[in-house]
Amino acid sequence: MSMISAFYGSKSILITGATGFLGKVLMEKLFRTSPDLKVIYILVRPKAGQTPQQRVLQILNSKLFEKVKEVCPNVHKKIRAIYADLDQNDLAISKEDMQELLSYTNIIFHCAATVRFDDHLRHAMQLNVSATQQLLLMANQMTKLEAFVHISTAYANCNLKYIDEVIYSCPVEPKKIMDSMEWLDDSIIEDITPKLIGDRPNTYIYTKALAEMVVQKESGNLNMAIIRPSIVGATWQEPFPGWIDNINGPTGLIIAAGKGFLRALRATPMAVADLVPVDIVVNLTLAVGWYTAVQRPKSTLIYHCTSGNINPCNWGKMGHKHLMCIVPTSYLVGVTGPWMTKLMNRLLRTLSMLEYFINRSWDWSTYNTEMLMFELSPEDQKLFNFDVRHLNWMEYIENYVLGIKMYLLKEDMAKIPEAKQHFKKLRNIHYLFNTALFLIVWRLLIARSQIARNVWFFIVSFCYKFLSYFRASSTLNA
Ligand SMILES: CCCCCCCCCCCCCCCCCC(=O)SCCNC(=O)CCNC(=O)[C@H](O)C(C)(C)COP(=O)(O)OP(=O)(O)OC[C@H]1O[C@@H](n2cnc3c(N)ncnc32)[C@H](O)[C@@H]1OP(=O)(O)O
Ligand SMILES: NC(=O)C1=CN([C@@H]2O[C@H](COP(=O)(O)OP(=O)(O)OC[C@H]3O[C@@H](n4cnc5c(N)ncnc54)[C@H](OP(=O)(O)O)[C@@H]3O)[C@@H](O)[C@H]2O)C=CC1
Repeated sequence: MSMISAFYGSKSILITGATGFLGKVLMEKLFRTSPDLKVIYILVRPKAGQTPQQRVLQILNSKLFEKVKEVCPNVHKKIRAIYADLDQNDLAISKEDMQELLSYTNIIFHCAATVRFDDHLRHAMQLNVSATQQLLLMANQMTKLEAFVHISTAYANCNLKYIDEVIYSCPVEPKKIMDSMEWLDDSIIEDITPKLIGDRPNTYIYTKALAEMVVQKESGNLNMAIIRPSIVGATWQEPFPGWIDNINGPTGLIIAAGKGFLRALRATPMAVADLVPVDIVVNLTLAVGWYTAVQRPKSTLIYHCTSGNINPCNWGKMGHKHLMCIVPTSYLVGVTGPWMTKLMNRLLRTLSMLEYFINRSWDWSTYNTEMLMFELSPEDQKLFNFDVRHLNWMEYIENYVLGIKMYLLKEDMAKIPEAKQHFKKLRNIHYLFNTALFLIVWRLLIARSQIARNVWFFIVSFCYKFLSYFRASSTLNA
């Protein structure tokens, strides 16, 4: 019997950000591996005209939850959507709901955040820092709480080259910044933002670093843990390969490349593309929740969830031909005029924001993550696998691209062979054109320049000598 599954089996679990990319996969895995858990409370706001309950129903009816319904047919009764808005100082939770949360919650997974790189500092502070502080305040009043797992990002300290599993301080205390947000107006905040974020690239990264400082300061006697994933991508294996439903991180660029909008990228090909599949992040998160509650480490442990130091993939490999050939170009047929301009501007803006991450490499230590791997029973090592050593990147990326097409763009998979054929044809034309162009330019150069002629004769005589030597040595061997 899996110790981790059994642990969650009797628990009341609170998840923030459960309607997001990571949160959904976390809920799915919890229900699939611990179908007899008591309840999952999720803090949800209404969105796009849907009530929190309607949003939950939509998630449960999605492809992602198909397997869950087989093992946990009453899953809808085990999710309790609690109206909340993390943009409000008190999180806008009703008194009754708050009472229920304070009385019954056993484990908290705090995933909610604004992940936009260009968010206004005021909003990023509210959601990523103040809401985290508010949640910690709540957690400190929860009588049955066993563990609080906070999701941060491996890039919180990307101003450093080597990053350890410790909390690094920012020059200005989070409390001072939170206080100043109350009286500074938006334009002054915009003016001081570059000074405050210093050598971090954007408000998202900066506020995630501040949130860690808040966790360190305000966790009191809680059993606390922080997980720092790098770039979270589509599922590797569970519940099925390639599942993805948002355009963050590399996904938007993969689509742009597949559609033919993105032909070149200013990236360092050898820089490490530190991607981690979302199911790996979720498995580590659940293992950390279990370990933190059961072993109660004396201090807050930080776990890096990265791939670069054990199974590196680089951006050169990532941009391999798979990306270009699988997603057909039909998606944007009919896109013309201002729509296209808007799209291209957005793409350029996105590229400028992501460039920072594709031209650098970082070195994250993973001592705690490795330690945890050894603490798991052999059964849990399989069921909650977070070892990326066996991940085959080419296979993963191919499934990722297919997943984008299937689950995100909801395109017709039957057209793939046709699209591949079309891509092959285009590629051959491209090679043919380049070869012809090279020959013409070279011919012109030889006709006009003595140096080019000398180089040409040197190459020809070198090849001739090489072939003669090769032929002679193979005759001798025979
Ligand atoms: C050759 C190929 C090779 C590939 C190589 C790829 C290399 C990639 C490198 C990636 C590096 C990433 C590094 C990340 C490191 C930090 C780690 C984290 O924690 S990261 C944490 C993760 N954080 C990030 O990755 C954040 C990065 N992204 C951002 O910050 C912003 O998107 C932005 C500032 C880049 C653009 O902003 P802006 O120009 O305002 O554009 P909007 O955002 O508003 O959206 C545009 C349109 O898309 C629509 N839409 C949106 N969502 C969805 C959806 N789910 N479904 C469907 N559609 C969706 C939306 O409705 C809108 O359409 P419309 O309504 O106008 O019609
Ligand atoms: N994706 C990645 O590559 C990485 C992510 N992370 C971290 O993982 C965590 C989850 O990220 P991810 O799932 O990708 O992000 P998503 O943007 O997909 O999800 C964010 C979640 O936060 C919720 N949220 C945002 N604003 C509010 C609000 N005002 N009130 C209530 N809920 C709100 C969203 O709810 P709603 O649906 O209502 O908008 C959503 O459920 C974040 O903490 C992020 O920093 C770390 C490293 C990499």
